[in-house]
Amino acid sequence: MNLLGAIGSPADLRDLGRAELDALAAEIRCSLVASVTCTGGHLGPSLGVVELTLALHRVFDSPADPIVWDTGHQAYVHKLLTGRQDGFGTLRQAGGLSGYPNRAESPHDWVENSHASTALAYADGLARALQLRGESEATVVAVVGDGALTGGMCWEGLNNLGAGPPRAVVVVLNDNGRSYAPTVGGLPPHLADLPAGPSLFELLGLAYVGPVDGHDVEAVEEALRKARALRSPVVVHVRTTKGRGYFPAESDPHDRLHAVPPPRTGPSAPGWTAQAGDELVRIGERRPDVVALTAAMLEPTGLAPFAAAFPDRVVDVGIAEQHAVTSAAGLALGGLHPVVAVYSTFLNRAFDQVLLDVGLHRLPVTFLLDRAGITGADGPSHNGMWDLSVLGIVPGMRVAAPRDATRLRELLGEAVDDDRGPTAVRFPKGSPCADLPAVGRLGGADVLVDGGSDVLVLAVGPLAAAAVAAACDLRAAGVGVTVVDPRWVLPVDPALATTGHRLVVTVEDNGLAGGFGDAVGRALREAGSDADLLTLGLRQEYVQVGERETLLAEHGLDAAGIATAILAQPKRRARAR
Ligand SMILES: Cc1ncc(C[n+]2csc(CCOP(=O)(O)OP(=O)(O)O)c2C)c(N)n1
Ligand SMILES: CC(=O)[C@@H](O)[C@H](O)COP(=O)(O)O
Ligand SMILES: [Mg+2]
Repeated sequence: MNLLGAIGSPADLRDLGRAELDALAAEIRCSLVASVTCTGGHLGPSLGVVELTLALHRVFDSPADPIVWDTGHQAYVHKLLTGRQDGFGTLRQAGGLSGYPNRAESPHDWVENSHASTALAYADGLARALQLRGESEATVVAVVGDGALTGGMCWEGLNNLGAGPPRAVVVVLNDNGRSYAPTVGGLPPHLADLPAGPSLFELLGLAYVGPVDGHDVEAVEEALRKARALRSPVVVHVRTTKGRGYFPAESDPHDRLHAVPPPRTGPSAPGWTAQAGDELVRIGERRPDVVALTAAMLEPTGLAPFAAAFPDRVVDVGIAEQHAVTSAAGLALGGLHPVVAVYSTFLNRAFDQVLLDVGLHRLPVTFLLDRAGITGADGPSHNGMWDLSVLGIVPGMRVAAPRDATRLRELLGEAVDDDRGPTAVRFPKGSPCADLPAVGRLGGADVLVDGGSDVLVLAVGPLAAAAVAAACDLRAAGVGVTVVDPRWVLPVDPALATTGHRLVVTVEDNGLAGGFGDAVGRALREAGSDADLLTLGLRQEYVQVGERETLLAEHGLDAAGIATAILAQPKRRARAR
């Protein structure tokens, strides 16, 4: 039976009976497993919301009733039911379907940002807009996970929804008890064993419906219809199982197949993350004052070995990066050296905490920034392309970018041993290239290729490999290029601004605005240098889905792009010496 193939839009769901809905749910699960195990993606989260999504699209009239998915990683069923079955095999590929809602794909999609805990704020604003526009018959629905609910923005949203004029907002709490790992904090016990009296949500002024078995489509529909009829903010508490209906997911001890990679083409070397986690254990052995913090991503950020070795010195704060950073500031005030392990893009959320809770106090906090640069398949909001710009304006902040595994271990140790103020070590997704040995030193930087005093290339982190390759190509073309790895990229080492080269080229997988290149330009001006400056980096745009290497090449950050950019530079008359 191909019930799913007959669903071209949510309207096709409305007349199905219970037996057909159960059969359709089974078909959807088979389709998800067959497709996502090939493309990669968030299989576990989407398997957990099959019945919930069917019920949502039967009870509400999307898009007239906006449905906002928090984080959006669990919206694959939503996509299958809103006209995107044909393209589903292109999920998370360049030019294909996004792994998150995407307004260019469908009017049923509203929020494209994959950062958690934003849905209630969006819903609050959307509901106010609909009300002010006189469209009060609509209902705004926000689907938020129990993990996302540990994020501060959700409580700001609940606080606002609980007050003010009644607005038709239905908050669907998808409670599967997990983020990657079991959700932490005081919230899960409250949700698990709701008091006979009012729930937290009712105390804040919202109505509460539930808890409901999230895999009983009729029960969920009944709860949603009851909530819709209230015409005021209400939380519908739905209990689901992450990975439901697929044994490898339901039984997965780590994260219920939260995100599965596309089939791997052969073994891969230990990645950046594993190398960083391994080195942190060595550091922890010699530094009992080192404590690690994660925002609900212990395993993805490589902290599991540290947690196993030092269970009392690792803290999971939930999806709460702002809390993580300022709690780390508290740990540092208390005489410890915290290491905050977070994906580069998620640190954006805690900028004020980095700048003023840590930086203003010159506290020795180390930020371990995984997924710096282009991540690729997760799309624009997941690329770590802003950390150099953001951290570069924090007085006293020092940022290191290792080019390979050996430098990662060295620089992480140097960062943790620096107690003068905050430090950060940034590295990309994937695996490091083979070690790139230095042939000399320049200030605190490593000289990788000594190609004379005409062109100097300053390459950030793993882009050093492309810079070295470009230098080799250019030497064959008769152009001498010296390649230097700054190691500590911010603040800029003054020795790099007074080398006397005619042309200084910076190469970074950060956005160009306010990045390393801009900092080098400032350093050259302050040093009175008359060198020409060529800054190569990611264009200041939202970089769409693609393979990391392809996207770097598209931004001119591969060997060919670097060489071409240097050859295109006008040759000034040789300066009279
Ligand atoms: C600000 C932010 N921090 C971290 C993440 C990484 N992340 C993506 S999904 C997820 C867990 C979400 O848990 P939950 O909201 O319960 O949804 P579920 O996967 O259980 O459906 C995390 C931590 C993120 N997307 N945004
Ligand atoms: C949705 C989300 O934010 C995470 O699950 C993210 O997709 C993980 O990215 P990696 O796969 O690079 O760990
Ligand atoms: Mg969850």
